[in-house]
Amino acid sequence: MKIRVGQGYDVHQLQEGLPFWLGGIRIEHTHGALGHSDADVLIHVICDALLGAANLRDIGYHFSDKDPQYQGIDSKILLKRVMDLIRTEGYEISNVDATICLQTPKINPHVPAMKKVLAEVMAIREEDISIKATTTEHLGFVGRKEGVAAYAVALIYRIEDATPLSGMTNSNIR
Ligand SMILES: Nc1ccn([C@@H]2O[C@H](COP(=O)(O)O)[C@@H](O)[C@H]2O)c(=O)n1
Ligand SMILES: C[C@@]1(CO)OP(=O)(O)OP(=O)(O)OC[C@H]1O
Repeated sequence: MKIRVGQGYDVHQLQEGLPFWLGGIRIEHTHGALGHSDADVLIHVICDALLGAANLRDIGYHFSDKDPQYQGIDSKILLKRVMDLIRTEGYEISNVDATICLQTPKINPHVPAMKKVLAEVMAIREEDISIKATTTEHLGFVGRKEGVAAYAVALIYRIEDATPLSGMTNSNIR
């Protein structure tokens, strides 16, 4: 079995009056994230963690932020395409673990809804998706409420072909 790990990190600016998309759901808030897409920073880091694990470059490589076809796009569509990419390579997900860095609002009440939506889009079990949140104790751009950041790690696996390793024969495989 081949097991691979990947990580993702992303930041988006927060601006008053924008819709706030996070983890595939819209959160009621005075501010929302700015981006070329819907700026869903949690989905973006999950995409990057998965692409990194499969050594398939990153989200901007596949979906350029200069390409008008991705302007305002729902990041769930991008996540679904990333899942198609890694499954085409023969990988499945073991688990994903993410942390959102946001001063306000509280994310905890929204975690079950995010997990439900993401599990559906990714076609994996909710229990294989973990979402956590932290403030930065009023420090830095997150603490000043100027932006939202997120991190994710993903573990993926592939059942290897039953091809013997080069140089191995029946006599030296015990
Ligand atoms: N936007 C956020 C930030 C934090 N939480 C939850 O609050 C806990 C305490 O946060 P600190 O930054 O003060 O350590 C954190 O562990 C989360 O459970 C949240 O829901 N939303
Ligand atoms: C999601 C994409 C889509 O054009 O754009 P943004 O919403 O700007 O997000 P970012 O993480 O800055 O760049 C990745 C792009 O693929």
